[in-house]
Amino acid sequence: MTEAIHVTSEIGALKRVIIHRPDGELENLMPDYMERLLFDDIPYLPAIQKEHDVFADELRKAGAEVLYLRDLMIEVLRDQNQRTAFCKEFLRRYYAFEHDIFQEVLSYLTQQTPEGVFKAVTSGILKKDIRTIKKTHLADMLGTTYPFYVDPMTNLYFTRDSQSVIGNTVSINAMDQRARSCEPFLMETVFQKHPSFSSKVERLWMNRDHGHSIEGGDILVLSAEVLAIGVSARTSPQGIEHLASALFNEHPTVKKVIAIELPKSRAFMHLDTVFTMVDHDMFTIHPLILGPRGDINVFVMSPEGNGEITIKRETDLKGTLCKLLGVSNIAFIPCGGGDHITAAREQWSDGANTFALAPGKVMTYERNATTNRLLREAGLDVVEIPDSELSRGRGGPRCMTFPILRDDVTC
Ligand SMILES: NC(=[NH2+])NCCC[C@H](N)C(=O)O
Repeated sequence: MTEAIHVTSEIGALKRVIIHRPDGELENLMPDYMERLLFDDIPYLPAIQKEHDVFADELRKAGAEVLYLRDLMIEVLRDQNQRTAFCKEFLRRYYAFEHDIFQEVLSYLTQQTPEGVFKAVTSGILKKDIRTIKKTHLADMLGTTYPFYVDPMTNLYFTRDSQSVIGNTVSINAMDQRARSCEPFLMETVFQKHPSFSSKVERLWMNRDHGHSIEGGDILVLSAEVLAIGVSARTSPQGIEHLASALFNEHPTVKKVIAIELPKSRAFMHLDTVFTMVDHDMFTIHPLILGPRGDINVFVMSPEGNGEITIKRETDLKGTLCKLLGVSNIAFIPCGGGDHITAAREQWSDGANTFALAPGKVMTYERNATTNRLLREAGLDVVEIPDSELSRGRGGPRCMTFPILRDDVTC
């Protein structure tokens, strides 16, 4: 690997991407905890894995090197000292156990192989897995039925959200939901400890420390100089301002951050569920995020030069994008076309969550027939993937990809 990470657009030809093949974590989903684990249904594991393999093959066919989070983590965990340190820090950061339970869970974890540690922290550790723990605490005596000491990371196949590559730097994101809070620690470990990355990443931004959420599904790298970030159900205005000011002060290639205000709902949980870039001058959009006159609140943030930020409110998203991206016109392709039922149905299964493999070449879910037809009519090359099970987690091709290397775009 020469250049390990570099992303200056949403659309530059994809060269390297990190994904996660859904696995045992989904076998620990059960109806009682589905909502808490952010699922609407339980995918059938062999089928979702098959679909995910098709997705991975299409990424390779498009010329990308596909890295699996599991492999990268296991390579780090092969070193005994790293493994012990990882297990301790994982439990310390994310689980408020009583001292004796902490010790027992830690000893269970550290007895595992590298593969076993990855499996345990991602699929979860069941109370029944650790028989040595005596029931001496009030919570145990009350017979709580919650089955886990360590929760399954059911959303791990959405590798987009827990971190983002911006230029040659990485933002380790702060997740809004408890069910996803541990995910950034895995990528943080990879970037800090894996030999392919540890000395090659210019800067890691640790967003967890200031307590305001920001998630990768909301961060769109529109160009080397311009980011769009959704103010959404998952990403807070404070999180956006914090990242913008860190970038302006210490990564000055970024000149503008535009915050786009979204309705706070589960269907629109991230900006990329309603708005994605598919070419230099083309975006997929869910029409419902725009008001009757096509208006939406957009806040343009720029550095003042003295460490301060100026924020200007606009309501014309197209006009603002044309100005900032230096193009004369921008086309918005409406998810589901003009019909409001089709739009809502296709958006629910990620019709607007398009993933660009290269300028004008995108990957989508096959079920979103109307949106796919409109994308083709607009001249795009559309690669469709099967999604009967993948879409049950409420995320599409963009959510399932964490691009770390893309060619720069030249217009
Ligand atoms: N970038 C995205 N839109 N990710 C979608 C993640 C879906 C996941 N079930 C969650 O609720 O967090």
